[in-house]
Amino acid sequence: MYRQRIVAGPRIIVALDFSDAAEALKLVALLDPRLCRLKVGFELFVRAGRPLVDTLVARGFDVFLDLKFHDIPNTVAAACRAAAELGVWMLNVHASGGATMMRAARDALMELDSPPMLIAVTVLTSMDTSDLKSIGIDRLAHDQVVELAKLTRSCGLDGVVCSAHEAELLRAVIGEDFALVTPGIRLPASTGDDQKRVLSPVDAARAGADYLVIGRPITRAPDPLASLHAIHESLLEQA
Ligand SMILES: O=C(O)c1cc(=O)[nH]c(=O)n1[C@@H]1O[C@H](COP(=O)(O)O)[C@@H](O)[C@H]1O
Repeated sequence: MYRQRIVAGPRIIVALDFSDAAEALKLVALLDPRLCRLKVGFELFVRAGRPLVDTLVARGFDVFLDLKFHDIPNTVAAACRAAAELGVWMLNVHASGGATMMRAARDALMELDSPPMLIAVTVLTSMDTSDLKSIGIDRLAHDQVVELAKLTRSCGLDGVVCSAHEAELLRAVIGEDFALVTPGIRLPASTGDDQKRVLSPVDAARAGADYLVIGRPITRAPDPLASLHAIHESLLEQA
């Protein structure tokens, strides 16, 4: 695919990690598609599925369907095709599923008239080098991220999910036409929760992240819209 980096439009992707559609839609009613895109992950999709995605798309939001597919190539390709039918803007797979799996996913989407962006998760932002060691990967987390990002690019995907800590290094190694999508974003005053490789929104953008996936710092803030606006403004000032 190798689309050009799409940085037009909002760079903030709000992670709708809610347990049901009503709760998610309560927050969405406050949001504006000109200010943010939305991410629907496992819990919400399992509970609310297609009707919710249809509603979000109908309200004009770009939806990142974050189901992190990781299975045999044929299964992943079919799942990507099915997900694309929902009219979502972005889909993801795990890069550790390997080259054959990623190419199968890409090929399935390339048959479509207007395919969603396809990106791959490198090393989860909740993991660090010691977590990698515990699953038999004896390498620094950022080296593993670079390796998987190079593999992802060579398979023709549009970008990767990584920590903003790796964004600068990845930009240097991978070049410009490759989207870097970074979760693990935390405001200077907030806690990391279960995230280990975190960075502030402005630092992430400075490091070269294209899209910032932000959940709890917005969704669990006392005033989510104010938090979104503050982050949005800080990114504009930095640009
Ligand atoms: O693929 C993702 O979106 C993802 C990858 C990753 O490495 N780390 C990560 O946190 N995420 C997602 O990004 C969101 C982060 O949420 P907060 O930690 O609440 O900001 C969650 O929905 C995660 O599922």
